[in-house]
Amino acid sequence: MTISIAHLGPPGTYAEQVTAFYANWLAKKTGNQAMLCPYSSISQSLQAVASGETQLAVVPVENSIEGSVTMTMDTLWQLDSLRVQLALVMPIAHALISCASSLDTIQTVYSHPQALAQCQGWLAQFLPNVQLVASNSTTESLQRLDGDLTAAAIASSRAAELYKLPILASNINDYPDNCTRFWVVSQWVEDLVKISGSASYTSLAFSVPANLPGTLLKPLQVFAGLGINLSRIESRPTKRSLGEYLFFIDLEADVQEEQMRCALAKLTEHTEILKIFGSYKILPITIGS
Ligand SMILES: O=C(O)C(=O)Cc1ccccc1
Repeated sequence: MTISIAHLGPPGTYAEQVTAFYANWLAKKTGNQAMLCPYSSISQSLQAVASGETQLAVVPVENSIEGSVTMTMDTLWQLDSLRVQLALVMPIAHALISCASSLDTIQTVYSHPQALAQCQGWLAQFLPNVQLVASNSTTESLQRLDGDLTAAAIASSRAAELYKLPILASNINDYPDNCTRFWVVSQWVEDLVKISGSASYTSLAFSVPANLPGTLLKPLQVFAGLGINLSRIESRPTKRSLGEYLFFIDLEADVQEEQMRCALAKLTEHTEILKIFGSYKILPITIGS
């Protein structure tokens, strides 16, 4: 069987690198081959799975420096039918790629907003007067270079190699321990890859019934009372009215565990809409593997 996997493209993005690692891991574990399908945004990658165009999508969720990838959270909330199968954590090292021979001629730097944000200190120090332009992905920004000596892009050294473009500066991220967590997402009906043993994390999101004292405390007390540890909590605007939020939570427990089943049952009493994104394990990625 060939499994189709959507990811942020064009080829050479960090998302594609993680997808290629996952495809390799999948082939070894299940014997199934994968077909990588690039999409021009994270939202389109998730919509591809939701509509059945692809069986899986690999999307960035959270960065150790910049925090959550809001496009992923917002789209997951909007698309009801998606389930997280696995998390992959990859170290990220950015390079400044340009046809220019020195930093002096550069006037514009293009990249994905996460990459621009992860290099903001370096950019302020070495290119303080340039214009920063957001693109859909790191490799989409490479299309802007094309012999232009005033343009540079931030992407991986792997992407520079792939498109045969020169690297002007390496390891330009502000913190060396720059890691991004990606999720492998499927439809709820799919159980493409069974991983034995219990999952380490459960992710969910909820809206709350009213903006009153203790409205967030009550759902959180459910987890505290049952001894379930939170590993992440994030809020996002509901987009209904100013000051109304959705809460995204990662928990260190499997949905199959008795405590978690009990917690989820109680949680419905204190939430308005509750969406469970699933239970999953984490696979660390070492570059070069
Ligand atoms: O644009 C890419 O290459 C992506 O995969 C998104 C991204 C950008 C920066 C860090 C991690 C993921």
